[in-house]
Amino acid sequence: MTKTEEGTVVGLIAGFYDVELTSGQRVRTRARGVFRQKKQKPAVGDHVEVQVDEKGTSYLVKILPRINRIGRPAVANVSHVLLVISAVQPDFSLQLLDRFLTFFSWQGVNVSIYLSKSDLISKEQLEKIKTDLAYYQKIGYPVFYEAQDVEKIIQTIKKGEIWTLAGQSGAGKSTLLNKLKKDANQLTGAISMSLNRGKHTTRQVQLFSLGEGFLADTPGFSSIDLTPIKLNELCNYFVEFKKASVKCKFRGCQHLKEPGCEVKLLLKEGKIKQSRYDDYLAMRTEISEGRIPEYLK
Ligand SMILES: Nc1nc2c(ncn2[C@@H]2O[C@H](COP(=O)(O)OP(=O)(O)OP(=O)(O)O)[C@@H](O)[C@H]2O)c(=O)[nH]1
Ligand SMILES: [Zn+2]
Repeated sequence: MTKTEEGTVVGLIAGFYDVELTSGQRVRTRARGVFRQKKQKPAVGDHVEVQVDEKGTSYLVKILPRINRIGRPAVANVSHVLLVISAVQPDFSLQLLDRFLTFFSWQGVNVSIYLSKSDLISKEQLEKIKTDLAYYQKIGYPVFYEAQDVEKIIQTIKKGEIWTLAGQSGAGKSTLLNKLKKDANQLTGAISMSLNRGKHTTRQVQLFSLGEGFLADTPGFSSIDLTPIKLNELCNYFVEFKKASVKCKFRGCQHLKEPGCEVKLLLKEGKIKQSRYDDYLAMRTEISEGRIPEYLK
């Protein structure tokens, strides 16, 4: 007798898919040929159905609907990004932060911010950055600071959530990943690399259990492309603009020179951060010119 169970793909290896079943058990499955005909390829993070036959062999038989499939290497159903922003080396940059936040807002993914390398700056510099980040906390982005907060990060990962790391090259993603992994209740041992030698090495990604959910063990984003965003939709991805916009006089207000604009009013009152508004304008220009700033590549 065969039985069907649901689970999450946590790793791909030489044609096999490692699946963590809802029971918590992990099985190594083969995909049924039907996927190849349909040109469907399960990705890490996919919610799937697994059938176990009477001999105990597991088959991946169905991919359940995906929320998204993002990053390189690709992870499906990403619900949260842990965005690593460095205090220095590379320099702290609100411009960069805003672009990352806008990108993930567009992708429909929640973001938490992690500040790295604060040990390399002065107390005064750190206070300045903390003041900036307090604004982001206020508009809804959780902010974490270095070592003492690793445990707190883990506690915020809720049941079944799939998290991935993002941030500029050199920001400290791998360093944070190692810290998190040390604290993780790692269930599986490393899968033999000898199985994994292909014609050319493709970047692999695996999910490991962290908190009540999963974290991708390979940082997924170091560069982002905002140019596919529609110009008149950009304002929707600035969360506090979006919230204020219900009070703008005109529907679809772009918060430029329209009369009765709530965003401009809050900006004038200092309740919306000037640098956010400036970045909004700069990004409008970048999108309309189809230009990707050098530091985002
Ligand atoms: N002092 C200090 N150094 C750090 C911290 N985080 C990262 N570093 C150092 O910064 C450098 C870059 O860190 P990585 O973790 O490799 O950065 P990454 O984001 O994974 O970089 P890419 O692989 O290029 O995307 C390394 O030399 C780290 O040791 C930190 O919190 N404090
Ligand atoms: Zn407006």
